[in-house]
Amino acid sequence: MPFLSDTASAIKSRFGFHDRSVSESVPSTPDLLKSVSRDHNLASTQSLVSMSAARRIDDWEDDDHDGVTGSVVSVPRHAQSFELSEDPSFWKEHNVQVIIRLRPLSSSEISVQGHSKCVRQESCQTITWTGHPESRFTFDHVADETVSQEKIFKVSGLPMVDNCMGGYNSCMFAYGQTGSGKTHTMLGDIEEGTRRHSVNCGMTPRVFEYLFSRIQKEKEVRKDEKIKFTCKCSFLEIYNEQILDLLDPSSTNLQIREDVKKGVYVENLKEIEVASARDVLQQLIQGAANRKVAATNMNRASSRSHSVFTCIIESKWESQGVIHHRFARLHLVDLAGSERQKSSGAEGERLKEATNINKSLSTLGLVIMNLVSISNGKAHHVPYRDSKLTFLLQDSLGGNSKTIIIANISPSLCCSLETLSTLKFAQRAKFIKNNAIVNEDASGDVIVMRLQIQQLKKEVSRLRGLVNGGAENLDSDTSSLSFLGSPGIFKCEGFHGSSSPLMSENRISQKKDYEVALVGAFRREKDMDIALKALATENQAVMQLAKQREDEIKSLKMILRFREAGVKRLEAVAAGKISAETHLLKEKEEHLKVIEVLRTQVDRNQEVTRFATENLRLKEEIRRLKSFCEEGERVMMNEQIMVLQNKLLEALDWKLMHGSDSLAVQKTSLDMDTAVNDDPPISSQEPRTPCQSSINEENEFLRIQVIQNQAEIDLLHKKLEFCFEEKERLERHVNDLMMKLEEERCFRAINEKTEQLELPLSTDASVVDVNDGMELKAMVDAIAAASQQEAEAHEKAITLSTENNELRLKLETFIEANEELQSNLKGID
Ligand SMILES: Nc1ncnc2c1ncn2[C@@H]1O[C@H](COP(=O)(O)OP(=O)(O)OP(=O)(O)O)[C@@H](O)[C@H]1O
Repeated sequence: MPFLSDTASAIKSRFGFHDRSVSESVPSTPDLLKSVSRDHNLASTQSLVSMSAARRIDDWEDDDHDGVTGSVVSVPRHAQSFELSEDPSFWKEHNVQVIIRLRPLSSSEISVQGHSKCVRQESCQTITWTGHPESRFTFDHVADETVSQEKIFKVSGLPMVDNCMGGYNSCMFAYGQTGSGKTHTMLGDIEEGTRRHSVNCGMTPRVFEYLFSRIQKEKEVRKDEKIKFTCKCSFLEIYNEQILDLLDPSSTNLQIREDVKKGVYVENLKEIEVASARDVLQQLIQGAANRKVAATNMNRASSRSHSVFTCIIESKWESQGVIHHRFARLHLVDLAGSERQKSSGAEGERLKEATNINKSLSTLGLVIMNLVSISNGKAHHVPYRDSKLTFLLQDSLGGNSKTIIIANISPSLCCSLETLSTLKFAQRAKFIKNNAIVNEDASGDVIVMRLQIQQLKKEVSRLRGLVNGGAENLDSDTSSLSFLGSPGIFKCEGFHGSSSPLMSENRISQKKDYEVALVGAFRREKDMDIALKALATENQAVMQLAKQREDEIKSLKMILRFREAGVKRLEAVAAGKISAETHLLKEKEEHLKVIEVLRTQVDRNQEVTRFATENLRLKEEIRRLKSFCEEGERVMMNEQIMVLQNKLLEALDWKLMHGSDSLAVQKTSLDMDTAVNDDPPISSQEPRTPCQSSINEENEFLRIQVIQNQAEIDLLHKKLEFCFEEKERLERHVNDLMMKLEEERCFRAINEKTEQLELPLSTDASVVDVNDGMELKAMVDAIAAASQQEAEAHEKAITLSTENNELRLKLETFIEANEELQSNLKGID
């Protein structure tokens, strides 16, 4: 049952293909080659409708251009077929693969244009567009029309499934203009129910056939790990920027959501669990039927919508007690035709349709262009959200995915420009850089972790030996190292054999792998050790507590027993069975025992107190350490500040020294300049050289210094004046005091003389004596105070004059420095 919509069939017949079997309509390459000579005559007589100039038969023979600008014709005279080679190591280092697939010419194209093509394949990776100017393109693979569906699958589909099984998200796009072979590549002919593929069976059925065969094998090989797989499929179509569920056509206009856990997903999209390739085919056919129904209702063709078939593959297994969970998302995308939609004349639905197709494909182109810019180090916003297609597939474009782009092209001359545009698109896509990672989780319990630690320890010592010992430690060419908790198995290639640069590169990258693994293993081991120690301490504490509780219960039981015995004894005493003395003796005995028990409890309480004290001591220790740390930091910072200050001073000194040097140098060079040529000096408007600007800076610095010095000198002047004034004031004061003292002395001498004369005459001599004595005492005191003041004033005057001298000296130094600086400045100006 061919998987083609009616409209698509119409397009195919327009291009001269028959739906049933392409092998019938398109001759195989040998046939094609054989028919070339036959068609030459035909071609020579036919005018090429879409071309500006017709070619003569000689042109076919020469495989030349006919000289007419813009015409693109080539003849596969020595048509060569290039074998596609599978490269299993490709995906180890790459996350994006671009393949060009060339479809054969259709019979109608041949009948109109003969075997002329717009492209020429150069190798299995290179293709040349033979238009004007000729353009050469290189891709990961170029598949010509002879490459079978199976080969294409082996080159791209098979490793893609392997990647999915390894936990990598994968995506395959088919891009190209309508009728270029996208659906043929992605689906081809699917026949439900048959076990074997037909020759034209496309990628999707082959992918799922292989996927389920791999799942089966894994299940068999990893029986012990109880591996389980779950596969869920969904199928959607994006038409007019609306998402339609092809497995449930009642759900239209579905919305794309983003979630931290799920990533990007379509809300309410039906997901069906599938267990075999046949289940998948059923879903594909049902989806295709729904597409067909919708197409008739909405009057559209497959080339106007994008279809996305998604399968989520989840696996769970247990290894050494750890549960592993791995998942991968596989997208198979058949894009709408990339040809420019002719909106001219289109209106209503058609216009909307054309705009939306253009929108999603142009956004796709823009996304790719921006991703290329990003990979070139130019930061750009990637407009994923500008179209449903790019939003949904954002992981596949520059994200966590391994992506294959199959760019389908038509060799027909009438499709020349579209082919060139597809080649350019594919060329850009080659530069996309994805970042695919294995989607895997692992979880387990403590005992298992403990086991893991032991094993990791062994692994670590083995790896240590490997890294240190190198090749000698390896006894076989290839050995596998499995790291628990790590996604897979590290394959270690042997160190024997030839040592090509590639080998040494591999070795380096292997060594890096080991180092990374070792670091990881060490880290995990350390974490586990810490966790284990914490658990052990906790365990010990809990056990101790339990024992304590047990002891407490025991002693309480004992006390209870004593109480009961005491009660019984008292009853016996009351009944007269035993004497009160006996009871009291017994009671005393029991009391002693209880005291003993309580003492142990108190002792235990003492233990608690000891713990509390210990706790306090530790707290104090922490506080001390903290403050020590903080203080230490402060000391360190102070030291740093001092160092910086010293450095600053050194720098300033250096600047001052070199400032004068550079000024001298500049002056000399300026003198020399004026001596050699009488050019006017450089004006301030002229651009300054770095040297000049540094001299100017120095100048400015010196000018500021001069200003500062001047200010300091002024201050010192003022201080000096003040000192002079003070000195004068004090001198005046001293003179006054001296005068007073002199007066006092005179007065005293006069008084003494008068006393000697008047003493015998006075009758109230005793009264006069007393008064005079008091006055004299007061005068002596005043004289003593005056001399004291005089001495102080002298001292102050001496200090001030010393200070004055010092200031004068300082001032002189400053004046000298100032004069020197000013003369320097004048020299610069
Ligand atoms: N490599 C090929 N070998 C043989 N036949 C091919 C090849 N590629 C395409 N064809 C044939 O070309 C015709 C058009 O191809 P197909 O329908 O896959 O184009 P398409 O790009 O999907 O177009 P549309 O975008 O309109 O859906 C089909 O009949 C298909 O069988």
